[in-house]
Amino acid sequence: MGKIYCLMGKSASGKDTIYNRLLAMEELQLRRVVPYTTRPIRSGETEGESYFFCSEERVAEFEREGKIIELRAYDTMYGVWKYFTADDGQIVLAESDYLMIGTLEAYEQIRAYFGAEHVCPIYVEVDDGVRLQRALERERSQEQPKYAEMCRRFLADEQDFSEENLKKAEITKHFLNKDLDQVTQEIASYIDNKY
Ligand SMILES: Nc1ncnc2c1ncn2[C@@H]1O[C@H](COP(=O)(O)OP(=O)(O)OP(=O)(O)O)[C@@H](O)[C@H]1O
Ligand SMILES: Nc1nc2c(ncn2[C@@H]2O[C@H](COP(=O)(O)O)[C@@H](O)[C@H]2O)c(=O)[nH]1
Repeated sequence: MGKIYCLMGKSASGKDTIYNRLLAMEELQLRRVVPYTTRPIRSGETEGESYFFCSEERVAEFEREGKIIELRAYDTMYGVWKYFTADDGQIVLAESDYLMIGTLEAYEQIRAYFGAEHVCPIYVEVDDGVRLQRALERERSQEQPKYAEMCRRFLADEQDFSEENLKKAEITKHFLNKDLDQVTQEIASYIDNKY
């Protein structure tokens, strides 16, 4: 049976970047799990790549069908944005290993849904000052930078990824994203050894 590797970390810790690098490593044979969100698409994003962008009506439909594995709702500067993983046929553990990006909450719910033996956490961290700088540079490059939302996320992450919450989720291993090549290789070796 396959495993689901759940890549987690605070905002701008490098999850998307590392995720794409790991998926590109053919030897790992990882399949992506694309989550859904109701947040507006950002410039540079493509439908079905990082997310399936959907309406509130679509969320309600998934709910009626009992197909929501886990859902998070955040009261952002622009209203409530939902993020969720759906039982839409993407995950077949008998066939493959999977890589997904999540939060601590998502990881815990996915672990409860598929069983702890099938779900492996990969927690990425970066020094806060460096992370804020990377977040700001990324935001500046957007057509319409959302600085207030960036700050909200930075502060929310402090709570959501507190030492206490990491401990509660039994996450002890941290991968430091200082050098992208190095951290990607460390995670790839970790996955390759089938943790
Ligand atoms: N090791 C690194 N060195 C320099 N820049 C990096 C490194 N890792 C990631 N970055 C850059 O930092 C920014 C944030 O990375 P990325 O978007 O992958 O983070 P994320 O964790 O997916 O963020 P979010 O959760 O907010 O979407 C990007 O502009 C990315 O290119
Ligand atoms: N822990 C928190 N996670 C949040 C919050 N707002 C959004 N998110 C999560 O971040 C990722 C990436 O979001 P993106 O919009 O940058 O693609 C996603 O998984 C959300 O669940 C928050 O306030 N706290």
